[in-house]
Amino acid sequence: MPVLPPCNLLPPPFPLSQLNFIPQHDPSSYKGSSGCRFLTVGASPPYFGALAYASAATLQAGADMTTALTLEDAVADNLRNCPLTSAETMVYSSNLLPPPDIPNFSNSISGTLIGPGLSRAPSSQSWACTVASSLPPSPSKCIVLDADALWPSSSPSILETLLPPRSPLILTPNIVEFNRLVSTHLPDSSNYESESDKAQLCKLLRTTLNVTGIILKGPTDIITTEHCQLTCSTNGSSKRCGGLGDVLSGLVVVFVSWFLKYSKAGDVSVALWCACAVCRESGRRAYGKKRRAMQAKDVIEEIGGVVEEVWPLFDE
Ligand SMILES: NC(=O)C1=CN([C@@H]2O[C@H](COP(=O)(O)OP(=O)(O)OC[C@H]3O[C@@H](n4cnc5c(N)ncnc54)[C@H](OP(=O)(O)O)[C@@H]3O)[C@@H](O)[C@H]2O)[C@@H](O)CC1
Ligand SMILES: Nc1ncnc2c1ncn2[C@@H]1O[C@H](COP(=O)(O)OP(=O)(O)OP(=O)(O)O)[C@@H](O)[C@H]1O
Repeated sequence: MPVLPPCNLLPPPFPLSQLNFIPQHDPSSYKGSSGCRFLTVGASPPYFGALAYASAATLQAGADMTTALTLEDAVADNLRNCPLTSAETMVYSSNLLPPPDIPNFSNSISGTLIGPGLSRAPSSQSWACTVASSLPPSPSKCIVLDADALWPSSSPSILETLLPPRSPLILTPNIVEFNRLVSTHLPDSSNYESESDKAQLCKLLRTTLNVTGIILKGPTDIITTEHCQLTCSTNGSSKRCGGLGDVLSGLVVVFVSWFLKYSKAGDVSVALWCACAVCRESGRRAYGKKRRAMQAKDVIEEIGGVVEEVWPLFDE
């Protein structure tokens, strides 16, 4: 076990040894071979920035390759021209990679994120349902649903398309999205007051949906899995700019995929906590430098440094 340098997110609320699920670089590996290839699905006008943030976060955390999939050619063009994603991200529209091709394509993918900037338009929702249902189920490949992928659209919703889950399924709602999930799936529990009620409701929602995990984002992130409930309230940025949830969702798909591939002990809540803590610590550093001018892209720039500090590479 390496000696970990001091960092704002250490020590974690679980044994330090459980942090040991992040791969080292192996000279014999080839691009994407170490569980470092991801698929991000979303982006509709005017929200293409959200998928750019999420995809860029995966790359900064350590992904070898990330492929962004959008419905429309025009949005794909926007993403290709976006400084955050151009060159590093392969961008497909549904014309270039239609759902019948997704099962083959997704064999090399370690995890999929659906939702950032997707929009709630029925055409986007039903396209994302088709994409979700064409992902081959696998116990080692996670699916993360965020933002508009949590919208209770006409039946079945994207979430309902994936139920009962045949792959590890993680939901990352903000408080508004969480309240919508509760009123849709737990209509008798919609009135809750305290933080502990909220934590109990997270447990009830996770059990009802039978998903692998839920992160309820907020001043304190509440992380709920089958065996564990953790909170993450390490210092973050005081500025609440748009796009921080997108950054978190990109980190979640990377950390959970690595956990499923490399972890030898512990619960997936460890991976969810790491994603939250890295997002907050990156926000704290970006805010320290940029103050009022901080944007999500500044947070993304800090991710690589935080990850290296906690999980240093042992280069020869
Ligand atoms: N650059 C981009 O492309 C970005 C694109 N994005 C994409 O935008 C899409 C819409 O996502 P969204 O979450 O902004 O939903 P939206 O319907 O506007 O919110 C509904 C209303 O809820 C409230 N509210 C929200 N959060 C709250 C909170 N924590 N606590 C309390 N209240 C809260 C608030 O109500 P208000 O305060 O205005 O009354 C708000 O107006 C989605 O696809 C997402 O991925 C974003 O990721 C950002 C960067
Ligand atoms: N009041 C807060 N104080 C500190 N951190 C917060 C606070 N609210 C949210 N966060 C953190 O900010 C990140 C994004 O959460 P937020 O609730 O803003 O997501 P979101 O609404 O989905 O974001 P987006 O703008 O991408 O749609 C999470 O890592 C969460 O831990």
